[in-house]
Amino acid sequence: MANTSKYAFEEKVVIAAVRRACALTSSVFEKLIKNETLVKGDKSPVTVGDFAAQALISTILHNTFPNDPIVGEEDASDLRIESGKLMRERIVELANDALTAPLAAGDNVAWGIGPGAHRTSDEILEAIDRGNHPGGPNGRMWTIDPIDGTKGFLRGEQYAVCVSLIVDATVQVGVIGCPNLLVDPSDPSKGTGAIFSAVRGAGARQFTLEGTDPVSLSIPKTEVEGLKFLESVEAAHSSHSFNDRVTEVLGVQAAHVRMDSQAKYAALCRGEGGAYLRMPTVVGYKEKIWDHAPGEVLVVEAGGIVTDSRGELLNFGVGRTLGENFGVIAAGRDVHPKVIAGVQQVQAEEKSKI
Ligand SMILES: Nc1ncnc2c1ncn2[C@@H]1O[C@H](COP(=O)(O)OS(=O)(=O)O)[C@@H](OP(=O)(O)O)[C@H]1O
Ligand SMILES: [Mg+2]
Ligand SMILES: [Mg+2]
Ligand SMILES: [Mg+2]
Repeated sequence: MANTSKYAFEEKVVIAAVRRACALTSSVFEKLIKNETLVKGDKSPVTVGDFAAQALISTILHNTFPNDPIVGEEDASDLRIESGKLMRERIVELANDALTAPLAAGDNVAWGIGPGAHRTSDEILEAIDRGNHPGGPNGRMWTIDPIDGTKGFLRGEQYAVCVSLIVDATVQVGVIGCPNLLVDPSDPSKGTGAIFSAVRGAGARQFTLEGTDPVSLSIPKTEVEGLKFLESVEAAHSSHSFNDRVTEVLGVQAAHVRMDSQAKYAALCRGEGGAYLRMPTVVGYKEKIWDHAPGEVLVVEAGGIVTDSRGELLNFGVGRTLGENFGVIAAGRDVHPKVIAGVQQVQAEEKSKI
């Protein structure tokens, strides 16, 4: 099924960028050594893979859509100082290897890729820092999360390369590359690695890691008792105890599925869990737009709904974050209202304890 939507070209370019980035991050994982990871100001890890993949994706987007701003997770300030020299050199090498890799079918040299598309160190740092746009309600902008679930990546578990196009605060295109996710959850012999993509109004699809053989995605119908909750691996990122109480309230039988990154949104679209619950653990943490924009359009196009715990749509137009954190709840259309009711009941219980 070809995508003939208004954003079909954007989707094609992003799938090509995510395909290259997945190859880059997989190769980094094989060879990652201790001094190739930094701890950021917020205590979270970032690796040479995160920086190089952001440089790669930003370069491709900027070559192809030079007027579009980019909201990217990483910035290059730690790489510009003397102590960042070794990491910087490695990142420049990794990004150039990925940029200059041979063209795949459908790729175009005009996107800034292919043999000869080599960049200088300054150009690579500039590409990373192009992700510093503040976001906002108007016009086109891209989001890049070069490795979502960096902790999962370092554990050898799930992570995702995530890119979206937001136009006037609505996510129009979302692409999520998941190198470690099973191709087919019912048949592990098919191996791992898939790219998930959605264009608003044009459906959600799963591709191979090469960006070929699309298969339509639609969230299977479930009764609320038959749900399986998807949640973060990291207890600091979403409240596991809150989710436990929601399962009791709703009479859900199955154990939760813990999975890192926006792979959870992809898994939801294939029926590997009936709902994704992400309630805050700390007051003040604001969810980042790059952590949810691709997943939001993917779930909606697969027949689901993504809201906060009040049942309101996520607002991608307030800046680099989603603003005040009321949690994120994603589920199939039929069960979403029941999940929200369960969440609100548990919120009321928690309030009455204070
Ligand atoms: N306190 C807190 N609350 C909520 N979310 C947070 C918090 N701290 C970090 N983050 C963001 O979580 C992103 C990782 O997503 P997940 O929680 O789904 O995966 S994981 O369990 O952490 O691996 C992770 O994305 P990456 O930094 O791209 O890995 C962070 O943006
Ligand atoms: Mg992230
Ligand atoms: Mg990240
Ligand atoms: Mg991070």
